[in-house]
Amino acid sequence: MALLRAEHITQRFGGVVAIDDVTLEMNPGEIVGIIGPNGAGKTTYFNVITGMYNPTEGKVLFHDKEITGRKPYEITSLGLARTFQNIRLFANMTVIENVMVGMQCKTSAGVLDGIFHTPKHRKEEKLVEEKAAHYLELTGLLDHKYDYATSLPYGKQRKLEIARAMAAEPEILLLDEPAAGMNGQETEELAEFIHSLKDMGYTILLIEHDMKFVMSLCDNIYVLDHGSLIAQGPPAEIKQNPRVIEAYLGKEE
Ligand SMILES: Nc1ncnc2c1ncn2[C@@H]1O[C@H](COP(=O)(O)OP(=O)(O)OP(=O)(O)O)[C@@H](O)[C@H]1O
Repeated sequence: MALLRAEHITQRFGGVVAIDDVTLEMNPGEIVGIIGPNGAGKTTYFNVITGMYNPTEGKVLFHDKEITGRKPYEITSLGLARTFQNIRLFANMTVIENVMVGMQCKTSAGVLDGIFHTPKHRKEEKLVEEKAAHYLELTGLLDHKYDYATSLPYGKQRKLEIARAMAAEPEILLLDEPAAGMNGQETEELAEFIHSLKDMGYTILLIEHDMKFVMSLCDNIYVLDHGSLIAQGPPAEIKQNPRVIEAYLGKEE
């Protein structure tokens, strides 16, 4: 049984067909990539899976249960957490506070507990902080925990977004262009880090333009072009697929 299956997804925006009948499947522990030229429909596909869009047609199944059209926060608490192409950190919060925000969907103390600082609230807050520190340690950001999030260099801000997504304790991490804006060394370190996430048991779906990065990391790749799926398979096959070379890789040379 696939862990995640998005079936026959079509997403129209007025006259624009952003995705045209695309099916994607992921098994536990896989790293799957979605690639394609600008405007191919990659982010829209992410938005459908994570509940930001209710698709025009098709359905999304997680553990064989339909989650199509559920609210983004519900989908996060079910076990799918994402990062964004345009970094979305809280600028006026510290690094650790940004990660603690990512754990909100896992806390049980209510608003009144928070207002009255009940023992339940204090205990939970301590636990949340400890866990947040754990995710910062995993992402190599612990030394920055009291820095403001936006004071970090760009590559570290991207890692902080991943730490925040991890804090939701998902089974699947969805990373939208995690290497965007990183230099060569940062990208290599990120690839190593994503490999280590796989070893920790995460299943990962990522969108990325950096071909070397995608090819070295992914078990399976889906190639979109103008909203249609033009190829799917392991990196070695995708590299040699003439339609992919024409639509995408050819333009990179
Ligand atoms: N909310 C929206 N309303 C109207 N059109 C949209 C919307 N979101 C995306 N589109 C259109 O859908 C198509 C696919 O866009 P999408 O952002 O998913 O592509 P992408 O592959 O992620 O591109 P990029 O690599 O540039 O991020 C584009 O033609 C885009 O203009």
